[in-house]
Amino acid sequence: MTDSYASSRNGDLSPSQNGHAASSPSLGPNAGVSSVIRKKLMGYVGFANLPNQVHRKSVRKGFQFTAMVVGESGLGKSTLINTLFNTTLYAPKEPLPPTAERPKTVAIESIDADIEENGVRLHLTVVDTPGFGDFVNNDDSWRPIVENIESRFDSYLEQENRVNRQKVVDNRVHACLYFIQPTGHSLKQIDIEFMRRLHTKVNLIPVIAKADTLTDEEIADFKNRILADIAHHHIHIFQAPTYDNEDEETIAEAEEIASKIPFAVVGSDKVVATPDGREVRGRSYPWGIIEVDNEEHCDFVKLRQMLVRTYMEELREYTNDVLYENWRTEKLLSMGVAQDSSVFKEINPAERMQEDRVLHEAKLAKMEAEMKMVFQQKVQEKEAKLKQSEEELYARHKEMKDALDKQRSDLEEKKRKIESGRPLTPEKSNTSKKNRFLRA
Ligand SMILES: Nc1nc2c(ncn2[C@@H]2O[C@H](COP(=O)(O)OP(=O)(O)OP(=O)(O)O)[C@@H](O)[C@H]2O)c(=O)[nH]1
Repeated sequence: MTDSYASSRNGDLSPSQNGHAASSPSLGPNAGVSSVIRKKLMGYVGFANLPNQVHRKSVRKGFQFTAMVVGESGLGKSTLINTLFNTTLYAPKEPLPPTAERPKTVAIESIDADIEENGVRLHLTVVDTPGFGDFVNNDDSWRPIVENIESRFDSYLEQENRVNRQKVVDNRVHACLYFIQPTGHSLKQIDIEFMRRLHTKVNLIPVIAKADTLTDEEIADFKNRILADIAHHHIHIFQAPTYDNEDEETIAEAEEIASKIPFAVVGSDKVVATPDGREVRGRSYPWGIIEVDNEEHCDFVKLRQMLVRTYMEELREYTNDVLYENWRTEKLLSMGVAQDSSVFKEINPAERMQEDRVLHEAKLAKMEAEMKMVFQQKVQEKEAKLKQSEEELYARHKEMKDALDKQRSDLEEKKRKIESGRPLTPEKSNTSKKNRFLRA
């Protein structure tokens, strides 16, 4: 925290300290240049406590994580899960008697467990896939697994679409540990087919099972061949993400984890005593002890770091934001519901400016067109009014002219009659009688 924080911890932000000061008129030669305003806090606001709030809430609610394990039978899946979460999720198995009927398809089994470490609860679901790769024909071994992952997406989508979304249970698979047989050669067809079918639906984490059966050189060569196969088939495996603003230590840690993929692991939930008197989780051999938690011996620690300690939240986030979102879009499209992808599109500032400019120009053009339309409408109205009054004037003029014409023709008729000496109208003949009487 800065000195200013320490010196005025109980002080409130004064008006000139709350960010407005940066827009004062005396900004100097750079005034007008838009820049990010970086301000030092002059007092304690309280948002530094946000991580604690999240922590408290999360601890109260607990965490939920679903991991899937896939690999041929006997590759040490149950042992590794027990070792990873330091619990006996899977009890030791009795070998199947030779007469027992073998399952004919891949089964999907899940185990739930609530585990607690330092007061933090984790609700863990492990989805096991017994039978994978165990048949004469394993062409479709991936199919029930894809169907299971998709049905979990379906169930989440159905919950999202409910009116009451208060209690959405997230059963989606957040990570899939794919166990590769330690052949020392390269990936088998079944491995490639599985990863190709699954990599867009789940976070794939490939592990080389029972790495204690290979020498260090064999492991290094095997890893290179596996990575080459993965790249060749354009398979996307989960990578530890790094962010620009992270410190060097975190970036180095992410790089180290990434350098170990595919993790060469050894599993054991047994504690053995080392010759120097330590008690470790490991496997004891006539020539020595393989320690599970020793980074010199295997990549178990790095796998645990990726899956549990550092990137569990990233795995959940990637599942939700990318894998589920892509599946959901495809599903809705197949149902004829189109999604406005521009809402989710990330664009760079130059593209955004260009887009804003185009939108602004379109807005101006629309305004201009509207103004033109209103103007034309007004002119038309005025013209119609003028035409109407012109017609009225013309009609009045015609009326008056007709009246005058009639008056004139009447007068001319009178004049003609007077001049021709013809008796006038009866009224007028009375007058002439009167005149004659007066003359007499
Ligand atoms: N050498 C060696 N053996 C291991 C390792 N992990 C487990 N085993 C042994 O391999 C055998 C099978 O282990 P499981 O954990 O039951 O294997 P799984 O893959 O769960 O087997 P299924 O349930 O049949 O699919 C057991 O005897 C384990 O002790 C390992 O890292 N190295």
